Amino acid sequence: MNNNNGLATTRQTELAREQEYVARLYERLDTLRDRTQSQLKEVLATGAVGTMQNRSERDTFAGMYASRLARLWAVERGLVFGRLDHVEEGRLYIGKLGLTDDEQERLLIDWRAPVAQPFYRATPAAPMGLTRRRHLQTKGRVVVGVDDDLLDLDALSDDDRATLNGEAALLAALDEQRTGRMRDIVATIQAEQDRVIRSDLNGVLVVQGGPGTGKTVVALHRAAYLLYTHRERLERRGVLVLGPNPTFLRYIEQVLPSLGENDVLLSTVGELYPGLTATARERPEAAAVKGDLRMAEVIARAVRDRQRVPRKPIELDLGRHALTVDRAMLDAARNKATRSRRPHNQARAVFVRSLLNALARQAARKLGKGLIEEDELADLREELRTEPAVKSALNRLWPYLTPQRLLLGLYGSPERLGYAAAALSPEERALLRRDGGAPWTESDVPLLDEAAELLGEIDEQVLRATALQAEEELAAARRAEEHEREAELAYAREVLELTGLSDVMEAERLAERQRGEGPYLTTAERAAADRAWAYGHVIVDEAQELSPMAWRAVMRRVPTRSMTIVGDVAQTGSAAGARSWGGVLDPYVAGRWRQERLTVNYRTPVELMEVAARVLAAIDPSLEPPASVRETGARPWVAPLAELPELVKAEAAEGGKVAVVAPDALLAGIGEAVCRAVDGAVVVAPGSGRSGGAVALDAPVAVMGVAEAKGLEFDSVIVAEPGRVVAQSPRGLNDLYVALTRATRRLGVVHEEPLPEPLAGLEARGNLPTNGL
Ligand SMILES: Nc1ncnc2c1ncn2[C@@H]1O[C@H](COP(=O)(O)OP(=O)(O)OP(=O)(O)O)[C@@H](O)[C@H]1O
Repeated sequence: MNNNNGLATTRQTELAREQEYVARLYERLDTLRDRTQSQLKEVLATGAVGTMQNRSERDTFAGMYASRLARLWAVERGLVFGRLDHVEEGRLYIGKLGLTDDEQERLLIDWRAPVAQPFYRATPAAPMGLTRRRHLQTKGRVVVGVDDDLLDLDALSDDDRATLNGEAALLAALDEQRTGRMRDIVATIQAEQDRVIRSDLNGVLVVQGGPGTGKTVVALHRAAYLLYTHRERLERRGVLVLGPNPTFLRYIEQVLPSLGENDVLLSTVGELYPGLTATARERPEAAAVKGDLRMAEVIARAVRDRQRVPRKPIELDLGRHALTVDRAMLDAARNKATRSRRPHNQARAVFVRSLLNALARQAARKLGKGLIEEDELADLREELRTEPAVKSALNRLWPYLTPQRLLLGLYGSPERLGYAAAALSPEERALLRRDGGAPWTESDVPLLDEAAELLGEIDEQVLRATALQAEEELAAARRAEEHEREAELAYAREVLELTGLSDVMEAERLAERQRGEGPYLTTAERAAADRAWAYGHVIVDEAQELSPMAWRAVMRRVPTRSMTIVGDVAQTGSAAGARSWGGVLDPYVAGRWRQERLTVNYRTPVELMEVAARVLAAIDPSLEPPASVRETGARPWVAPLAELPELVKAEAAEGGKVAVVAPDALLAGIGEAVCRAVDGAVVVAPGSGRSGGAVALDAPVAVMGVAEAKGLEFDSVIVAEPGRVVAQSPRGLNDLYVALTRATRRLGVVHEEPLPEPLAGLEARGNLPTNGL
């Protein structure tokens, strides 16, 4: 008893001591914020006067101060979370960023700095120069907990030995109720994760790990680490994070800003092509064809198809006389253009010039002139160029093409498909057919990107002049812009309020910057608008979902092949997705990629993972499920589908976030039933975009398909009609595995149709103690 009292007193003393230090750190943070804010105000107060150079310098400084300020505000929560007692370096406090006092004395070490590494890696067997590692838990600016890991027992007193160890900090973090948004894990990164985070920038790193092993969160911390360690290189070239769907991007979007990194571009493959957002869902069979590598040749042939020489000569009626475009002239012009090795739209100039020269010579002959001088030929050529009959023939023979128009023309015409996709079977060709009004899908984006490579840019002026359709596209884009301007303004206001910048920067200006027009364009914004941007590093999450064609589009954006690829081949849902990492990467970096494995599941409790493991064994008996770190005592249950609304209500009453994962065909019906029963429930329709995703993440209950649930997690998950989930696609068992591993606490299954074999042993909900909750 006495001993316990003694420990409590030690603990109180320690808490008070730490509180004193932590208060000092926050005081320093406040000072730096005030200072930076004044600097920013001062720079902005100079107004938009002076030379262009003055103005651009002012803008650069303003941008720098604004992002520094945003960084200082971002670290408010959990500013400091650790302390190292180092034999040589003394006491070092570890936090979200580095702080020094005015004498350059270090007060706080950035978690990414090399000296902070022992915080994540030291063990009693290899203490890395530490006697003790201390975890600090804070609420706001108050220290509420202190847990120690004793690394060199001999060097520590009895009191020290009696304090909690580091597992407590991790387990406390894992047990927190989910908020609908992913949080940073700087305070509790585990050693195997730290190895991934701090792995070298160069080359391709694959992180393979089962569900819940922290692949996503680790990849995001790696982005923050790389930006800190290679700031100059990566800030200039930018970092791209690719995720599986817009809801997922919403889910993870706060992690990097909370680590003080605001300049990373988050995107899906469907958003990779500037100017369009493709969210429509493709049928699995069509996605498999569009993702197949043979499509590269199909697109190349589709372009060549537009350069084909007609069999019969073309007669041009020019009023005064007629000219004939014959096959020999066309072959010569086409060969010249092809030999120029320029993309289609740029090669057009070579084709046109060659053809016009030939026509000019023919015209000269017809006018009775024999050999003509070069300047006379040039005059004739220019005259012909403006003739409507000539113009229209040129447009048919070698049209300017946008990737959109090329693809629409291809999908819409059996003849064009017959030529370009000759290597595909008639059934496969039929899957590519699509009418002009249908929306673009995510599988179209890599094909548009491929086409853009082969076609090259078109001068905007030419676009407007030559195509009525282009005019219409522009008009539609303008209307969309008006719409977006409103949304951006609202978003900008929110950001300014959050960052405390609202009094020094107007929302309109920030919105302009978001849109990419103003002088403060960040690297991520410039990169997003530029299809040909080469990133400094690319992180691909849920990478198993990418098709071979999508990989081509991704690889184009990282010529240096500095990449982190995270995923799980056992969770592949897409029909065009990966079966092995070698299959994906060998075409690009054969023998030059490295792999790390994550083996511990931080999300799914043991009881739930047992069920998921049975599904995994059915996918492939040789696959190992990750080991769960928690037990909750809540066993998964099964119940009739008809009870779903009541069950969802009961789950929602437990608190936290609830998801119902349903087969696509039943989504609407099940969604309606759930929404009727539970206030605030929402359905995440495929293609609902980022704002739809945000609504779903904030709702207490969300109903969605497996593709939307990918990468997300919820306190409680109910999987509806798992048999249908399995049957709805060739990788149905993988989809079921994904659905079953989304829960952090509770899992249920509802059905009417027969259950898939691996779920046969589930206990009925009513039979479970305390209803399984
Ligand atoms: N070291 C850690 N400390 C605290 N929480 C952690 C840690 N590692 C992972 N987690 C948590 O575990 C959960 C799962 O992480 P994450 O979503 O990154 O896993 P994943 O491997 O990407 O899963 P999946 O493949 O199923 O999408 C998240 O809530 C994450 O915050």
